[in-house]
Amino acid sequence: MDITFITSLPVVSFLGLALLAMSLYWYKHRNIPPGPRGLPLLGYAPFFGTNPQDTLLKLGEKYGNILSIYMGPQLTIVLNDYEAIKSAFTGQADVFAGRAVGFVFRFLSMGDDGKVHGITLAEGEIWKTTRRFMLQTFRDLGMGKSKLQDRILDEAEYLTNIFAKHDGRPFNPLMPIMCSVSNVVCMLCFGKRYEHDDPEFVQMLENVQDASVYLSQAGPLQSYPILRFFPGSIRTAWKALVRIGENNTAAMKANVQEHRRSYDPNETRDYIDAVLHKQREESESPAGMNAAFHDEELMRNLIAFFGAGTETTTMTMYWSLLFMLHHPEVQAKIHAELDDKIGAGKLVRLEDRAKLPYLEAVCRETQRLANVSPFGVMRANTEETTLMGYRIPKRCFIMPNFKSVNIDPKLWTDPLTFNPNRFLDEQGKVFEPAHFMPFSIGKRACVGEALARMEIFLFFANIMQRFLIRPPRDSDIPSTDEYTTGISCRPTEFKIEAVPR
Ligand code: HEM
Repeated sequence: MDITFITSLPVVSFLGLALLAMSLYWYKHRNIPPGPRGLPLLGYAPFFGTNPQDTLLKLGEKYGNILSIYMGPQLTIVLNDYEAIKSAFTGQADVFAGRAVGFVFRFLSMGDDGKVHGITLAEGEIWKTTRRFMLQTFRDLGMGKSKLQDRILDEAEYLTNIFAKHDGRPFNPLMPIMCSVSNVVCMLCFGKRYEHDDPEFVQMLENVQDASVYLSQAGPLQSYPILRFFPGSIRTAWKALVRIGENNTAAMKANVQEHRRSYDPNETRDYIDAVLHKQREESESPAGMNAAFHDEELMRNLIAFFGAGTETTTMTMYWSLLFMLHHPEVQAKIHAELDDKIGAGKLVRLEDRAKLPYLEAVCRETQRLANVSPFGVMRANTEETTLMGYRIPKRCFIMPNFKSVNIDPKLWTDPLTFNPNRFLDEQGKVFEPAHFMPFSIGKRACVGEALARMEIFLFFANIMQRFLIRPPRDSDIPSTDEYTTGISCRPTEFKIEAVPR
């Protein structure tokens, strides 16, 4: 046999394989959105930094309003402006209504039966039934209406009394706000409010905060679960998340059991009762119980409400006070409006909303500039499609960068300036442009929006009604450009002085 042929065989085979790999790569990536390649195996994830929303904004300058990156082996499409998000989430609402399920989220949503449960990651019929039921139940329990407001007002009063106890001395308002906000969700979901120093409650809230941090540290595990076996920070984050998951499940199980013991078919105290009614009703039907109402679903949904309802609304409130420290002129206008339209010493109620357009505008401007939920919950496209002229292969992770909308100079004049007037029309009435979307848009937009809006208004208005919020005289306050992003975007912690008015 010809010796040259034998020696060249491996070379030819290698070239053939390389050509095949390149063809496959080209075929898989044909006409997908442009983007940086990142590192082999790791993709672009190592370059995200502490605030990925800003990193992605910079990438947008080079690659445009829709780009692709790899997070580990996972192809991810970043929607980096209003047009891109709108085209996907409302233009092709069904296709983009899937959820991105990485390893860590799958683990945290796993029931005792080893299957994924809960609205956050659900798709298809279970998701549709759960969502419909949730929105209806929240409406029945008073979400978005005045029925729930007395409970929120009780919490607001409790919170402002804590502020008052500091007697104008500096304190960090984060934990008191978190306890009060969380109590609203707890009352709605399991009919229970906790004292702010209740050790069980404190532990649950620590879990919420830790989860936000650990989830971002555990990011690489989403793509490479094997990393949890290697010593280091990723393993530490994993262990913490396992513990948090167990604690959450145990707490929710106890709540459901307690409701079963005190169950009254003629009373709907909260979300758990509403599901127990449904379970009873459906177990008597010939078709049997819809899977959307099984205990495992209930448990995961309670955990989702507790986490999502606590962290995001708390952070919005915390940011609102930081903005007040930086903008005394805005606070003076709020106080003038309250004094003129409500009068000293009175609780501010939902019915007062129309009389307080400036305060309402401040709530919206806070949400716009705080970007509390910069990516929401990542979506997935359930089938291959074309978006903005690019091919999007089936089941990509879809990452909307809401900050790209919130500070787009094409949409907002002078977008980095805190200016509540942008939410007022010529008659001085509150005006929300379609591109204001702190709760996202489309079929999977936040189910807690009505509740969150109620809370933000009532808590903020009643804090402003009772206090002047000012920076402590002996310490600096952080700039609004100092923040870190986990599940939510948190400002650097700060203290305030709450001076009674
Ligand atoms: C200021 C407060 C809040 C903000 C900024 C916020 C924001 C968001 C965003 C951006 C999403 C992702 C939507 C999407 O995929 O397009 C979401 C989903 C969700 N939120 Fe909220 N949220 C807030 C409060 C709440 C509250 C109070 C609750 C419940 C009590 C809640 C429960 C949920 C749930 C269950 C989902 C998943 C919905 C689904 O997958 O169908 N959120 N939220």
